[in-house]
Amino acid sequence: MGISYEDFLDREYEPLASDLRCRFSIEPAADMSWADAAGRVASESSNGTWAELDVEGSVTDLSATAYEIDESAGIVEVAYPEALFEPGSMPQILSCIAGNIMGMKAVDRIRLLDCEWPAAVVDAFPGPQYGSAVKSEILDAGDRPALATVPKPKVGLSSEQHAEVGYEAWVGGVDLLKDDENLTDQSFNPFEDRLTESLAQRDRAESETGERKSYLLNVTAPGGEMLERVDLAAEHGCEFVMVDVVTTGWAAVQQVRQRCERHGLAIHAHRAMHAAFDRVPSHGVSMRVIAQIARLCGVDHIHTGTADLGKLENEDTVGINEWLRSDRHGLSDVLPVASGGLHPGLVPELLDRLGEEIMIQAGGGIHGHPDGTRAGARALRGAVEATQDGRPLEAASAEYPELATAVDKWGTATPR
Ligand SMILES: O=C(COP(=O)(O)O)[C@H](O)[C@H](O)COP(=O)(O)O
Ligand SMILES: [Mg+2]
Repeated sequence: MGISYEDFLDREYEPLASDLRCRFSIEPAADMSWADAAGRVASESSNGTWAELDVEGSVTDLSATAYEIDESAGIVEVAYPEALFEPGSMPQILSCIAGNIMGMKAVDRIRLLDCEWPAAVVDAFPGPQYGSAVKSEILDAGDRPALATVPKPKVGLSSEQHAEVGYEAWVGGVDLLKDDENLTDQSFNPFEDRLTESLAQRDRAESETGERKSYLLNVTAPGGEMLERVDLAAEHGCEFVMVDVVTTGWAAVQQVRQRCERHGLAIHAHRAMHAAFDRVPSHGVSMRVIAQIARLCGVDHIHTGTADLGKLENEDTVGINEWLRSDRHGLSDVLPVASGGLHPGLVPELLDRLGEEIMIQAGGGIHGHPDGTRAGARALRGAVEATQDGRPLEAASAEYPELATAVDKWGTATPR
């Protein structure tokens, strides 16, 4: 029997519940019909090639099927048989559904917009250990958003300075100190020194405030080194590690997730470099899919943007956050993190757009406060408390003078 591109197209096909379904937007190349382009996408991402092949037996059972083509919307939907995938291997899945097809000449542009993950695929992944439960199981954030800060300048502070900034922020009212994405183990701020100094300041802040405080330690590193850093974090009494999940790669994230389970550590996912895949709207892999991958691999928090209130481009923060909370074959949810250019004046609108089941992370919006980090943290906490009490920020200025100062300085501006 011969198989060629046309065999990967069947508009009558009814996807099975066990199929992984992918929604692509495509722009066929000038010399390609929609059907030709769609067949090529399904073929190259499953088991076809450019040449017609003679095959025997059940090989075609593993072929994907392009079953939906909506030319006016520019959408193609492809169903992949579950047996095409190695259970629990995110790199293998991505080499199919977001692999060679991203560079095929048959399409000028192609973007993986969304996936419908079947139970059989999901069940082979661990998902998050805690998800949004970190707010009450690890922190004292309860019904309010968890609050985090990242010291600024993002690199350059010594370990001692970094920990001191953490102490000021914790005492001012944030729950979490977070390393920045490009702070790992540099000579000016060595990993282990930062770990021990920061945890000592965390303990001090906890005993002074009576609140649980925690530290998001960036363990990002090449393979084995990263696992050693996870072990060290656990030995020293961390509750979380942070991983730059895109630059690190999903295989490493899966390894970290396994190791973190051994230690009961939660994972904070920073998404630095995601925009290389998702910023150009017509091409790449959407942030929605990146967030789905992260949930399957088992991160507990992930940055999903600020619903356009912050300094960075965002793709549908509201829809992505809804997906992260939605029931997906029993996976735990993920706590979405709003970050990037946030400050106290933006809190009412942020909570209005995203709700309260989030983490708010502010760097410059805390440390840039005219009266320093502690005042900046008080202002952020005050903005959250006032908003949750239903009071406009101006009405809370007597109770939170630091908030009034922050609002005087930044108002409700979106920074650039
Ligand atoms: O350091 C920051 C924010 O600092 P600041 O509060 O000073 O802007 C984070 O790396 C960004 O949130 C990344 O963006 P995103 O969260 O969109 O991935
Ligand atoms: Mg950062």
